[in-house]
Amino acid sequence: MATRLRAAGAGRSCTVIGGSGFLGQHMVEQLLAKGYSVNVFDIHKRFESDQVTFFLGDLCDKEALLPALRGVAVVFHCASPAPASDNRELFYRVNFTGTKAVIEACREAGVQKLVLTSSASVVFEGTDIKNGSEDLPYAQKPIDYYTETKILQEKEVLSANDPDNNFFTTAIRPHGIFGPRDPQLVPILVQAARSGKMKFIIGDGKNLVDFTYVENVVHGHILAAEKLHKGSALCGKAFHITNDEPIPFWTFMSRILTGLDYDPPKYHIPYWLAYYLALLLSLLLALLRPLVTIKATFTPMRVALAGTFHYYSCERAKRAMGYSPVVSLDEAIARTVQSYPGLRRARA
Ligand SMILES: NC(=O)C1=CN([C@@H]2O[C@H](COP(=O)(O)OP(=O)(O)OC[C@H]3O[C@@H](n4cnc5c(N)ncnc54)[C@H](O)[C@@H]3O)[C@@H](O)[C@H]2O)C=CC1
Ligand SMILES: CC(C)CCC[C@@H](C)[C@H]1CC[C@H]2C3=C(CC[C@]12C)[C@@]1(C)CCC(=O)C[C@@H]1CC3
Repeated sequence: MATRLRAAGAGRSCTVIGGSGFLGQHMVEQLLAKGYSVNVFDIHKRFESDQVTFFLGDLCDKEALLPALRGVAVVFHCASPAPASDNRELFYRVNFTGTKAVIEACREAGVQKLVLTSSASVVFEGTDIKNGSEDLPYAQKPIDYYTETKILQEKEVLSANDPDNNFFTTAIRPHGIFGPRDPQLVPILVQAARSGKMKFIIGDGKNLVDFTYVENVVHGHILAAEKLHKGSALCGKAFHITNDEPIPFWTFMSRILTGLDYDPPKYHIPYWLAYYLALLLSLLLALLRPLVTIKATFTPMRVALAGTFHYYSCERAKRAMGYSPVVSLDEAIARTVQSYPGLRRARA
């Protein structure tokens, strides 16, 4: 591994924690394409590559992390339990306690730059956000444990910024990441359509939302790593990274569905009715959990995301790192639909 690190040049050596995931794999591919030497640290190994040094382990275990971080200049931390897992203990262990282990391991291994994948949802409380800036306060009442622990995670990383000891941190807040190999947006949408649950538009269908193509998210992360240094505007700060093209939530869903030959939703259900039905269902499923585990399609968080405005300004990223999306929304939707032949509706 040391040879590879030297070959890439010390400044272009990195470790992607969570590199087996949806965003992580795209991150690894683009970093390799840019000449970085890349380690991957993940609790699962989901791909083979002779260009990557893979370290299998739990990020909550600092001793397991250290070998994967020694000698690298940048750590990208994009690991998290899946939002749908709804497991409070797991979220706290990985996103809060685990992130503290990542920070300690980075400090001990002499890593200079830590780029966290946070989430624009850290300021979302289920009410409209229109062109929200990074100055919005953290959600006081996060809708779910995922969001609650992403807030704690971001606070830990940004407060760990320590320029006097050459340790620089920043957080990237993407929103609604989609693209090839996404495990939780397109597959869940198609599953809902296949089970006949996509007949209703929640609300009036005019709520604008940011959906961000995965390659734009990676681009933002790499820009941040390259611009993060002593005295830069990125130190200890968070940055929204979006496609900069907010779109009505249900227009986006309909374009993905029709692109895969499914009928788009056409009837309307009032947002408040959908939300309280989802809340009632979530309480019922919580009561039944000791007996049976049932995953709801329409969780309160998903209904809130489907029925409210939530789009964000990425002006700060444009100014501080020269960010602009590299793939347009139209092109991104076309590539995404093209990448899921197995999810296309079977013709009768
Ligand atoms: N998917 C989306 O729409 C958005 C995602 N994000 C953030 O982006 C990041 C990546 O998300 P995705 O790629 O969608 O998730 P993913 O579930 O596809 O990937 C997460 C990776 O983290 C790994 N991981 C989980 N727990 C671990 C542990 N204890 N030790 C080591 N590795 C562990 C998993 O094995 C997986 O490979 C996450 O931090 C998520 O919070 C932020 C905004 C939107
Ligand atoms: C069943 C329908 C009402 C919705 C189907 C699509 C949803 C599964 C997705 C639409 C918006 C997505 C989203 C996320 C997960 C998948 C959706 C709810 C996140 C919660 C993933 C993690 C984040 O950090 C924020 C994302 C916001 C948008």
